[in-house]
Amino acid sequence: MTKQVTTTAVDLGPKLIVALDYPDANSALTMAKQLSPEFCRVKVGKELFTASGPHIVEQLQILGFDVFLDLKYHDIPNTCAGAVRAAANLGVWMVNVHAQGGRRMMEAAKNAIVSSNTNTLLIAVTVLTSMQQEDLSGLGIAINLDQYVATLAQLANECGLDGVVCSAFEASSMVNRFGSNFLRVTPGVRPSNSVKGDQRRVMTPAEAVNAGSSHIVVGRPITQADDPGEASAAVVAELSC
Ligand SMILES: O=C(O)c1cc(=O)[nH]c(=O)n1[C@@H]1O[C@H](COP(=O)(O)O)[C@@H](O)[C@H]1O
Repeated sequence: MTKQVTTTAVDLGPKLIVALDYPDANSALTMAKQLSPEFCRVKVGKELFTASGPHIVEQLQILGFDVFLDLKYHDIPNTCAGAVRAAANLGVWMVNVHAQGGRRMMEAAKNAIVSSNTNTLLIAVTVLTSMQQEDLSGLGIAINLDQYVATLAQLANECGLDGVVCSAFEASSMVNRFGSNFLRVTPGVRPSNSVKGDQRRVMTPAEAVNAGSSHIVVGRPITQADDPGEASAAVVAELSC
């Protein structure tokens, strides 16, 4: 299946996705209550989901949030499709798989979304933003990181996925190749005064959006701020400049 490149932009809603990386539901909900669904979405990842189970998704939805379920499925096609179907049945806004699971896995995941009759968006992680060229070399992957991201994104696009997770450094080439409706969800975003931590390919929120990100994922710079509400408002203000 080869997807058309589209250039007419649709309204993508709030661009900011706050990563709720917490060890329990109460901490995540306390944080979410300091945020506004009008200005951001929230992301439930492996730590929170493993600790709290699917109920946390429902609790965040009751607060009015669109939920990105970030479990980065990477398995044989049948298992991955079943997991994606279960995620879609939770009514999540977005779910992801690892593009490195390959064509048959992504096609099976896409078919699971289609047969679920939901609007859940399915995207594929290309190369983690915590990785750089030397990490690929350590895995025996000898090609240039940008090229590897492009190869994985091409595969995701051909399998009918709605977009990719990539770093903001690759976002503009995604728009050029696949059009603006193919989403570019970029973690590794750091306001200018915050620490990089384990991230490697980073940009500020404004730089990321100017570079072509459709959505940015921000976790610790907001969740570990003295005033998370203020920190998220500052990111949103930077995005609308
Ligand atoms: O799929 C993701 O969300 C993801 C992909 C990626 O390449 N890099 C990445 O950091 N993430 C997630 O984005 C969030 C970034 O959090 P902070 O580094 O605290 O801003 C974490 O929840 C990561 O799991």
